Amino acid sequence: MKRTYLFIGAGRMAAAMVKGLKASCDDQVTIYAANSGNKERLEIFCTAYQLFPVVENWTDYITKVDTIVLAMPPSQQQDILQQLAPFVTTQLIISVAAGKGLREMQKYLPDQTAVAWVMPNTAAQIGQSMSLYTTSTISEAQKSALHVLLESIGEAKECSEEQIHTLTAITGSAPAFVYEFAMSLMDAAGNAQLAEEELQELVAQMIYGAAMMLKSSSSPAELREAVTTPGGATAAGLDVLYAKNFQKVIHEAIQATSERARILGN
Ligand SMILES: NC(=O)C1=CN([C@@H]2O[C@H](COP(=O)(O)OP(=O)(O)OC[C@H]3O[C@@H](n4cnc5c(N)ncnc54)[C@H](O)[C@@H]3O)[C@@H](O)[C@H]2O)C=CC1
Ligand SMILES: O=C(O)[C@@H]1CCC=N1
Repeated sequence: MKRTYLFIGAGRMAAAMVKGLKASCDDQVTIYAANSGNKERLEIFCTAYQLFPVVENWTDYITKVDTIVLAMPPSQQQDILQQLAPFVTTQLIISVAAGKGLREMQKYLPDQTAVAWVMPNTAAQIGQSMSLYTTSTISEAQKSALHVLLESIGEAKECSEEQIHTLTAITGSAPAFVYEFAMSLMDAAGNAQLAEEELQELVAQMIYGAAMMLKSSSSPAELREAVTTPGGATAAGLDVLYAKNFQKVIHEAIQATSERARILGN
């Protein structure tokens, strides 16, 4: 079935989603894109993915599409929704903005507007996002459009709005913590006399292998125990993490992330 999209915001998340859609069903999608305030960015984006740029009056395109994806900063969403509201009829409005749940969207849209809130992560760029989503009452055709988008960027789990607020830090932001961890490991391996790229490859494969093990049925505690030979090397390293209260540091980082995400939503 042919689908038409209007993306508002042509940044990193929009690029990841467009790439996924194009890769999974290029001949079945028509995509318009608007990125007010940064025409150069819009041009690069539309050229890269062969989209139709909307340089002026993006509201003229609302009735030409069946799905609208809001992929601009959360701070811009209220203004965009207020501009959208007078023209919305049967379109599905999807937002990926951190902190901006369904209720926040519905405040500015006509009653019964079909809305979805999706929290992807940057692995969407390679079809490996862990996305969370929730919707208002939407039609079967709209569900199908949403799932085409979600599946084109990775795995997806339906959650309540409240769960997405809580989990934004875990699935949306924590990839940054993993990259920070990778940087720390690469930095700590400074004496190994390997080129930066070789080190990165080695660390990436280690994280990939660990993630694949974690995706199997074993619990993280079991997997950790399997690495930790009694009285061996790993135990010495874990002891340092425990002494420095690694879990507490991660909890605090997640809490700070969650609090900021909620503020973005207000
Ligand atoms: N980067 C990430 O890991 C994730 C981001 N998100 C959400 O995705 C959204 C976009 O984030 P990114 O792509 O990372 O940011 P970005 O900065 O790469 O892209 C935002 C784009 O929106 C454009 N823009 C700004 N104001 C606009 C307006 N009024 N109308 C139209 N376009 C406008 C900017 O020019 C820019 O191209 C945010 O709401 C963020 O909360 C959600 C999950 C993960
Ligand atoms: O940093 C942010 O606000 C967004 C939300 C999740 C990942 N990036």
